[in-house]
Amino acid sequence: MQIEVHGLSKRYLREWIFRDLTHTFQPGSATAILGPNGSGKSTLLNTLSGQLLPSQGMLTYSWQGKPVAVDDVPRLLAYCAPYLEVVEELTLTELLHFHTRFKPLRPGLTPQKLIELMYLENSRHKLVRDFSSGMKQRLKLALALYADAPLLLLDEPTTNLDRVGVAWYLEHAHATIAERTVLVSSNVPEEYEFCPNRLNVTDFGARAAR
Ligand SMILES: Nc1ncnc2c1ncn2[C@@H]1O[C@H](COP(=O)(O)OP(=O)(O)OP(=O)(O)O)[C@@H](O)[C@H]1O
Repeated sequence: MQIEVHGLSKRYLREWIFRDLTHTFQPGSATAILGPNGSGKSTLLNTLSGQLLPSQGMLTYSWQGKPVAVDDVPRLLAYCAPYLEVVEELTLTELLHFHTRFKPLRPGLTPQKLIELMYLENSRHKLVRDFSSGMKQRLKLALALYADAPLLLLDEPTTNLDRVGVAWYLEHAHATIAERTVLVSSNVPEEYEFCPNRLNVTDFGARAAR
């Protein structure tokens, strides 16, 4: 998906979080959104994906050469973030069947195969609420990485992952990013090492200009 951004600005009450971002996110590109805590990375991701209204500026989406209305972006979006939860009252198998009804997996991939890719075979009948924090993060990442969606947003993707989990994330990120528009919000270099493009929020952050 292509996202064209012109003069994008966001403020909460009287506080400008970022101002005047003009940029084009191309299909097949991976971009790291960088900046210290509180600089506006998550706010930018949520604004770019149409989930937050910008205070100023314009966003234009297109996919496969056709314009996409902002209301249709969620259908084309896969998003993993600490503030987005999965339904925890279901077992892993139940959750995958439920979730993939409205967010299908890549062609040819089944919930059973996804469980194997996550190495969670022994937990297929366990309630998600009883997963460890690292298991939950692996599940949330897998649902985003393996969704059939051209726009992939990852906010702090290695949250709660141990060394093995980080290696798993990098392997599966490499396997799934081709041809997608990928944005990774992060402060941890290893989690965005595969992103050739870098955008530092403080370069257009309102606070940096004060
Ligand atoms: N709903 C809101 N209302 C008011 N201010 C908000 C709201 N959401 C975020 N902010 C403010 O916007 C600023 C940027 O927050 P944001 O979460 O985007 O930063 P971040 O770079 O993602 O931070 P972190 O690295 O800590 O996750 C912060 O000052 C935060 O308090």
